[in-house]
Amino acid sequence: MLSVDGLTFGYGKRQQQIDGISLALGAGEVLGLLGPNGAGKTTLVSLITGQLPPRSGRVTLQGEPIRLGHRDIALVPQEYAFYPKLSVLENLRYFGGLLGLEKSELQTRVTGALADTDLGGCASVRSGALSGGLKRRLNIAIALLQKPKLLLLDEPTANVDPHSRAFLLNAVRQLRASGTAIIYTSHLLGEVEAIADKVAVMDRGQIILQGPLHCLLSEQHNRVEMKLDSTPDDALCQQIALTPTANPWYQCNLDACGLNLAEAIEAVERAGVGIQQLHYGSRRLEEVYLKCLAGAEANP
Ligand SMILES: Nc1ncnc2c1ncn2[C@@H]1O[C@H](COP(=O)(O)OP(=O)(O)OP(=O)(O)O)[C@@H](O)[C@H]1O
Repeated sequence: MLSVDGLTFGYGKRQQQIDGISLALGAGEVLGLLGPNGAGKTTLVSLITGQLPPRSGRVTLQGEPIRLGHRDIALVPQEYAFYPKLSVLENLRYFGGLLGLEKSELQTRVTGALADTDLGGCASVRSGALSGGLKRRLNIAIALLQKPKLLLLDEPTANVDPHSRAFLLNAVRQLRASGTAIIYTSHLLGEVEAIADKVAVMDRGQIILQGPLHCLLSEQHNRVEMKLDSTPDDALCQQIALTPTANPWYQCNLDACGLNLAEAIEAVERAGVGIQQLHYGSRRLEEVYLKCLAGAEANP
């Protein structure tokens, strides 16, 4: 559906903020776009939506080159993109009107966007008076009026309370289920882990890691997380290099103790400690992210 090939871009003649980026996204897939401040995420998003022209490379949607104002691409920007003095409904009618829809279709889409973002209860409220979470929802509602095939969300949950965040994540899941391709930039790795099918990590204008989320998380590694039913004694902690993480969870470092998984489990059981739960061979996205950025820093 979306294909980005060899994209480069610089804000100034001698600058290169985007340096040879390629990625692909299918219908109903969510790409989590990660990277530290200034990595180039927003710039890449602006290139994909056609707001910025690439220096080289190309972006196509369903085989067609993208252009600014493409009907099938909608952007939910970081900043609030509506008129604060207008009510929620007036904003939706205004932005829907820009799409040049027939009156009945416009009404259907406004009603649908209100329902999808659960903003029906505040349709007549002045947009500037909404809470931060509801403003974010209005930003999304405006993008949904387009019924886009590709939706780009640039840090949609920044400064949003947990309840509104859960709502927004659920809305993203529903859009994905309806076949919308989604690019989701965020600094909240747990959030990306919860919704993304694919992840791309950017650093200094390049993608330094990308792949399906489950592949990135399931790379074999040497840590075993154990939930124990009693406190292990010092001897056991030493024997299997066990350190407490969050009570009653402990982490065993197989490299440090020189044991394999079966031997470590046996040692715990022999010490009379029960294992209630065990995680092995899966890494949290945060760990994957920090490791790949540390690697990029070491080899600039
Ligand atoms: N309008 C601009 N003119 C010149 N340089 C810019 C402009 N916008 C961004 N930059 C620079 O381009 C680089 C990438 O910025 P960008 O905003 O795309 O990063 P980001 O990954 O989205 O960061 P953040 O996570 O803070 O939003 C940074 O070095 C930034 O200073």
